[in-house]
Amino acid sequence: MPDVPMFQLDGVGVDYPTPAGLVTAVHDAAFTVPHRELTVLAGPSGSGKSTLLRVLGLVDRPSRGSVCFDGTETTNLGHRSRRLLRRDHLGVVFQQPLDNLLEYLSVEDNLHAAARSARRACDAAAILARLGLAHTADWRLTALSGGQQQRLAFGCELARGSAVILADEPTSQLDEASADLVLETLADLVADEFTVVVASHDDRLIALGSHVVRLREGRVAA
Ligand SMILES: Nc1ncnc2c1ncn2[C@@H]1O[C@H](COP(=O)(O)OP(=O)(O)OP(=O)(O)O)[C@@H](O)[C@H]1O
Repeated sequence: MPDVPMFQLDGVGVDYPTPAGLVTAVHDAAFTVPHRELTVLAGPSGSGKSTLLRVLGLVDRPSRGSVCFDGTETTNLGHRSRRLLRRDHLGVVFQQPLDNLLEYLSVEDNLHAAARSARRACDAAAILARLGLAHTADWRLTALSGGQQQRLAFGCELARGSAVILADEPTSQLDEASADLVLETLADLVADEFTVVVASHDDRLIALGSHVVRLREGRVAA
């Protein structure tokens, strides 16, 4: 099905209950995410990027609208079906590198643990070589720079076999040199035919995106 996008959203709205009543974080969002490209959800703080990323990751259901994943409408699927889609196809990388990793395990064992969580085996040496981390296999995570930790977080998604990798502000906690490592990794993943969706207000990351969805106050800009 070459014409079916990885994600197609139509009329998506997200409300959050608050003590002051419902707050609408996303209004009537409609956009597609193509296969094998870097899509950036770009916008200032509070524009709804993280909210949409959780909807795309099938973590949260929208309050209304439709979210198709690779041709399958997901909003009416049961909890178990959504969990299986998440486990088998979707990986999420959070902004704090260590939130993605298990600090008590070595670098290599983090990859094995990630693979096991998706009921797979992985070639840890090959993944580390590809991330430029071959020499760190038996290191503790605290010996890695922030950029190396974040690279490893993407490596864990490779180990899990995630075809789609969703990342929330993956460079925002990093200095420039570490952020550079992450930008290189994102470009590599797309060159290798992964579909990557990133929420960011980092101009360099936005420039790297081949598809940019601009958000402002919960709305997709024209
Ligand atoms: N759990 C929640 N309960 C109530 N309101 C929320 C909740 N999560 C987000 N919001 C509100 O929804 C809007 C969008 O938030 P969201 O975190 O998606 O934006 P963002 O663009 O990712 O911002 P940031 O870059 O600061 O993380 C904001 O007004 C926020 O205050």
